[in-house]
Amino acid sequence: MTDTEDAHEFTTTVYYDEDADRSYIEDKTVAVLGYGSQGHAHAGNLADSGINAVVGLTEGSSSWEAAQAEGLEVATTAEAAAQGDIVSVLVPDTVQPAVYENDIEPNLEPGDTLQFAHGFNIHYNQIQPPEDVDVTMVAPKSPGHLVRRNYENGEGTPGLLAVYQDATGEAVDEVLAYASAIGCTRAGVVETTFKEETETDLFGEQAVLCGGITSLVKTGFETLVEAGYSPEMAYFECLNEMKLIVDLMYEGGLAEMWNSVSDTAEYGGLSRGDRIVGDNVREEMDVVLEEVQNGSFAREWINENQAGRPQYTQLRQADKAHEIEAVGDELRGLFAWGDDAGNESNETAETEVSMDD
Ligand SMILES: NC(=O)C1=CN([C@@H]2O[C@H](COP(=O)(O)OP(=O)(O)OC[C@H]3O[C@@H](n4cnc5c(N)ncnc54)[C@H](OP(=O)(O)O)[C@@H]3O)[C@@H](O)[C@H]2O)C=CC1
Ligand SMILES: CC[C@](O)(C(C)=O)C(=O)O
Ligand SMILES: [Mg+2]
Ligand SMILES: [Mg+2]
Repeated sequence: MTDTEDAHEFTTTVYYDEDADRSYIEDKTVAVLGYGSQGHAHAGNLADSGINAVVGLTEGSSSWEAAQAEGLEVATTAEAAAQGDIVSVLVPDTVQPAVYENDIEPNLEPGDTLQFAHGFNIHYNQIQPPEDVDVTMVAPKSPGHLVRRNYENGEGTPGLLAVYQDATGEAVDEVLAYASAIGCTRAGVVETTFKEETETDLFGEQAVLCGGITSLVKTGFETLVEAGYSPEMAYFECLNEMKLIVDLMYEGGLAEMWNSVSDTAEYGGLSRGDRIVGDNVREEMDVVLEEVQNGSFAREWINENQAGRPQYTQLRQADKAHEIEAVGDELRGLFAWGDDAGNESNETAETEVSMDD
């Protein structure tokens, strides 16, 4: 365990493999409810770590066979919850309250653990567990498919860890063992609270990671196309190269990216970036954060689901219909890039593909 300090004297606790004692969950059964992005990763990693895991799904679920094909035991959500000493709630946030009410709560026993990967339903009081169970969270800071891929490659995925309720006195040890079994302590797990994880995760995905970045990409693409440049050029410049730039930031922070691009790009970026993401964006970020903090985003999302997702459906359709998607589909089919984008395989494609309008 290390306490790291940054220049602002912020301290946080980071746990690694050596801090975790798997014996806290070795004799237990973990019910992994859901076999989607996080569910398949947690179930696969737990099983490969030698932990007894059972996947919980609805009868007739299309994922049932997929989980069995990975050698996993599968049961209905209620049966799995009944078997589980630890119930890992990895169905979508919007269905968790109903799954909790119908399938988990009737099968919870004193001393059991409710385990989450995101704090939404606990923090916004959509699930109110009894006092005699532990309530914990391991939130990988990554899409689930990378949690699985990293584990299989012998690598870890950084995550957050929190204890909301410690009825047994062993919640911290148990959640650390869980984090270790899914591979997160290989990379490092940061201690936090349900409130902090929920609010920062929602803000991050809305303002930067999912919302901010897609709007930036689309706006850049539209600006170039409306100015008469080819959509293919706009796609490469505003979307495809994004990955390569972000990879450099991921590896070595902003400095490594600035170091790798040309001086011309560095000067242009440093002198123009804050004009693009200026005061108006900062003000709107404050509003978005406030909506997360005061619960109005959560209320809106809950209402949206209760109403059958009308706005969500419309927003999804509009995004899918954006020109950048059609251009990207076509280009990704023509070019042979992959994880090693930028390698010599692109040179072959260049000779065969016309980039005309
Ligand atoms: N996506 C991610 O990478 C991340 C997610 N999280 C959190 O992890 C949790 C799970 O999210 P995510 O992995 O995206 O979820 P998914 O949307 O990928 O989950 C889908 C799975 O849930 C099952 N499911 C849906 N409804 C029900 C139901 N009523 N009863 C039983 N099973 C059901 C689906 O069944 P079927 O197979 O039959 O369709 C499917 O197996 C959330 O709390 C989320 O915030 C945290 C970090 C990152
Ligand atoms: C960034 C989106 C995320 O928060 C995640 C993969 O961490 C999610 O909710 O899927
Ligand atoms: Mg997240
Ligand atoms: Mg999230």
